[in-house]
Amino acid sequence: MTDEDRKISVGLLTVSDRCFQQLTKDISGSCLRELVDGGFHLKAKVLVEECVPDELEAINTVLTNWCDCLKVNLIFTLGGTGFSPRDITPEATRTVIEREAPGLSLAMIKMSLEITPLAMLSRPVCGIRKQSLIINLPGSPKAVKECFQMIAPSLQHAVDLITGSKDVAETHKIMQLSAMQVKRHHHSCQNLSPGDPQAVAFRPRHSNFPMINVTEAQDIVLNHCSVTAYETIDYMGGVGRVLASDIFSRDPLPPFPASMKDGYAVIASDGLGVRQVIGASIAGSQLAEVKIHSGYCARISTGAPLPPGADSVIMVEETKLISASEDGQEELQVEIMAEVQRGQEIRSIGCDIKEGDLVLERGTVLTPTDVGILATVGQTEVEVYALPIVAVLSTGNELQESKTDLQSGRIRDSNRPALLTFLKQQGFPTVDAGIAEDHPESLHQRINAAFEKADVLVSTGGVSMGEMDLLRHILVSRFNAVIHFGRVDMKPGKPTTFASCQHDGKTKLIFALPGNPVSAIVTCHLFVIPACKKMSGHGRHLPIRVRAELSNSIGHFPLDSRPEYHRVTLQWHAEKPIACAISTGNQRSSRLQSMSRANGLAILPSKTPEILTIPNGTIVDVLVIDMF
Ligand SMILES: Nc1nc2c(c(=O)[nH]1)N[C@H]1C(S)=C(S)[C@@H](COP(=O)(O)OP(=O)(O)OC[C@H]3O[C@@H](n4cnc5c(N)ncnc54)[C@H](O)[C@@H]3O)O[C@H]1N2
Ligand code: MOO
Ligand SMILES: [Mg+2]
Repeated sequence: MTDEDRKISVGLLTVSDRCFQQLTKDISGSCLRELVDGGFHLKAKVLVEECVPDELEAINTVLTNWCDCLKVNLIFTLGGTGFSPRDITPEATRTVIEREAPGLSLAMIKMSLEITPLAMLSRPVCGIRKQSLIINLPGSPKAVKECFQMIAPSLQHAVDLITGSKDVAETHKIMQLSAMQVKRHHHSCQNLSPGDPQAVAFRPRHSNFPMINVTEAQDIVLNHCSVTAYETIDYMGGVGRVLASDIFSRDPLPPFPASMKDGYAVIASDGLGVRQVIGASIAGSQLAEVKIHSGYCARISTGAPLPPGADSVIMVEETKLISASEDGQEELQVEIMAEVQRGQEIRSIGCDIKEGDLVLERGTVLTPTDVGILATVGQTEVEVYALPIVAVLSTGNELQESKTDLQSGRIRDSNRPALLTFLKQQGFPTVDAGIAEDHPESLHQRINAAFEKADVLVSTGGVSMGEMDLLRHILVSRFNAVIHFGRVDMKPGKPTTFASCQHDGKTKLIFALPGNPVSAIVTCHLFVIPACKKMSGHGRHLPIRVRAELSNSIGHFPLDSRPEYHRVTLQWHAEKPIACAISTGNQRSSRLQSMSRANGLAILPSKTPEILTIPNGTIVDVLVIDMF
């Protein structure tokens, strides 16, 4: 059985006359699908989706079919739970269920009442038919999200119990422990004593978040990123920015027929022999008045306009002086020593850039050369995609500012300086969000302040299994965030968490990275930078992959149970067709030196019972990173 098969099957039934008649879009349905797919507390996949009008018969038919024929584990109805005459979902649900589950309805109403008294007017019914659990959710996307997040932690266990796939006593124990953990986090983290039901002993002993692989995690991140705005900037600040509109040339280049060499402007058909020199065309000077007739020539410099009458240029090296003025200031006669082709050494008007040419396409990441092109065509202001503003927050009671002398039990915060400068180096505007203590109020206040100024929040620490790892809980409970993933199958970086929320009507993305310094930088490379690049209009987001030959001093690489992003220095040798990936040594996630000289992350497979190490010389994929 694959992980995919093991997932809970979910049915989403939207009950709405207006959606059914396609007078309005089913936003709640999409919102719930996203939550289910995001894996919040639930390994689930949406199996069926349907929309019916507010009709008892129609609702009954779909629910019965999903329970009895498709055997869907978990069915959510959306809408039709209010007081208006057409609201009939609870009544229809009652005709289908065999056993009512009022606890779920109560939990949703209780939580909703804390948000709005209008929750009194909601009548959700939840219950069980055969092996299916049916849950009535309200109709509005906001309420759907709130109710789902409230009950989601219990649903996996509920389905296990209904389907008999877990021992009942064991399941109850787990449910009780996770409920206590949620409750414990609602209180301040102080005054916990042994025997207290909110004490540390009752923390969960496994992570609720499904472990997803790096590619899946990157897909989820990139699917949540889009360009949001454009801005007009001065071209001199344009390097690294992505053009939001095409750039056309206003004039031809060169704007006049120009010489490509220093020499003489001549008439090709005059052939070899002596010419009278009758003036000069020097770059930057006004077009020469002189007209070149047969038997005459003019001195000309590279880039200067061709005088009228002449049709070619011959290099000074291919001529001989015949006579000059007495003071040597004027050449009077020269001899042409080589054959001249008509048009030779001349750039015709517009031969480099024609008037109206598309010189830079929308989507181009501007380089210094492109700034030169912009200058050439006189485009000194350009429309580019706006950059996301990224706030960087460190969390942890043990942290102190790097400038200060170490106090007992403390360490200096290295993540914030490293990530702030990394993001700046990559061209993104940053906000220093400081250090938050491992305390709900401190985290709330710092995160809130960061959201005021930034589009993206990058935090480090507080996302693993420790009793002080509160970050995800604060994001969900205080900011109504949706956690899209909370565990990634990678070393380093396992507890990497990605979430989003609405703040003052704007979407905020949150990367809650692990606290270990190397884990923070590696996951910044793999998730944060790609996201910021996509948000700023870049077409290519992920690090480039090359193949390289592994090498280290011990002759083999011990494999981990997770795929490892082993820090290496990539070297290219002229005699070898493939790059060499040299390990940076001990790969402990706290050892920043393993990252500081790395320009590549070699992707090592996870170990199997048969394969525990891979030898030097193995060729693997390496992600090219560039920190310096
Ligand atoms: N029981 C388990 N424990 C841990 C697991 C696990 O799966 N089960 N995962 C381990 C892994 S992997 C990682 S990575 C870390 C992640 O921990 P957190 O994200 O919760 O981070 P903290 O616990 O706050 O700190 C971890 C480590 O990093 C140091 N740190 C934190 N912030 C900074 C900073 N700004 N500058 C310098 N150093 C920092 C901190 O002092 C800790 O030593 O969890 C494992 N545990
Ligand atoms: O995944 Mo943690 O990031 O090994 O150190
Ligand atoms: Mg921790």
